[in-house]
Amino acid sequence: MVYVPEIETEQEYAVLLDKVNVFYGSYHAVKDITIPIQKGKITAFIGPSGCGKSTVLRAINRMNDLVEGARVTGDINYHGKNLYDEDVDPVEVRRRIGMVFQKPNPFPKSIYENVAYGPRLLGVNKKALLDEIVERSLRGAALWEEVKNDLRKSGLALSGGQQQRLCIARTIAVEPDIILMDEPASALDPIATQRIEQLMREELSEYTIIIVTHNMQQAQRASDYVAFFNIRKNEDTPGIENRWGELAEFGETDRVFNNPAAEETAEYIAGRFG
Ligand SMILES: Nc1ncnc2c1ncn2[C@@H]1O[C@H](COP(=O)(O)OP(=O)(O)OP(=O)(O)O)[C@@H](O)[C@H]1O
Repeated sequence: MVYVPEIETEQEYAVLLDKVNVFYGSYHAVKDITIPIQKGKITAFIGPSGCGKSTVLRAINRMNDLVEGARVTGDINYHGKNLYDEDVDPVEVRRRIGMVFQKPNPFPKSIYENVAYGPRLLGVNKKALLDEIVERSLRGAALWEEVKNDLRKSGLALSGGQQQRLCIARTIAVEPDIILMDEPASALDPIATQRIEQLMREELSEYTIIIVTHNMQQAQRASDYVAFFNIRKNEDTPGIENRWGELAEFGETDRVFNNPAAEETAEYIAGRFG
């Protein structure tokens, strides 16, 4: 059974995925994904390895454009516009829909320059304004107090958890309205993980966040909505191309975890596969 969320056209979504398909060359990796991403809320993408969570996440800010042979069909509606329309600038899409990766990836530059980099590219040159943006972004990423006296230190000299918060500061410095996070805490220890989850709930509470996670406790603690993806197989055709990802269930986190509509969701969250 595939769960198809009901879409109320009156409601304003941060982004509305409507029958989204992603191909890598001839391989149809994910099929007909429909998810209404709620504004100002945290949505977790969960599901077994290879079901297409990262593929769909990357489709939302056109990161798949950078993957050779990748192609997206369907509608990813953002402010009334399909992000894949010809007149949409992918660079502008990535400014408005920022991304934080699994492995913290600060630039080999100072803490200050890591955060100032994006605003500078957008033409902000005045030092006073850059200083203000750097401070605001570092505060927004719950890092300011730890680094305010060391802004000239290399971003690479920070701990893994601090580096990830620096990457979050870098993302919010260009004022996106959606933040995509691809397993942002999977390389971090439990305390650093807890800080990221707390940050999502507190400093970043105004943002729409989509997080890919393998950690069921994290999805349950940190998200408002859950999209559970699963792998479908066509047993008649041999080879990798007979497997693809589909959305199995979407809904409020408490409801999905406590009263899943699909048997496969119940099995996955109980740890019976994946
Ligand atoms: N660049 C690529 N080229 C070809 N196939 C790809 C590429 N990236 C992903 N795939 C395939 O697309 C499918 C979905 O992969 P994806 O990484 O999105 O899944 P996932 O659910 O995020 O997995 P994981 O939890 O292991 O990160 C898989 O079959 C994968 O092998």
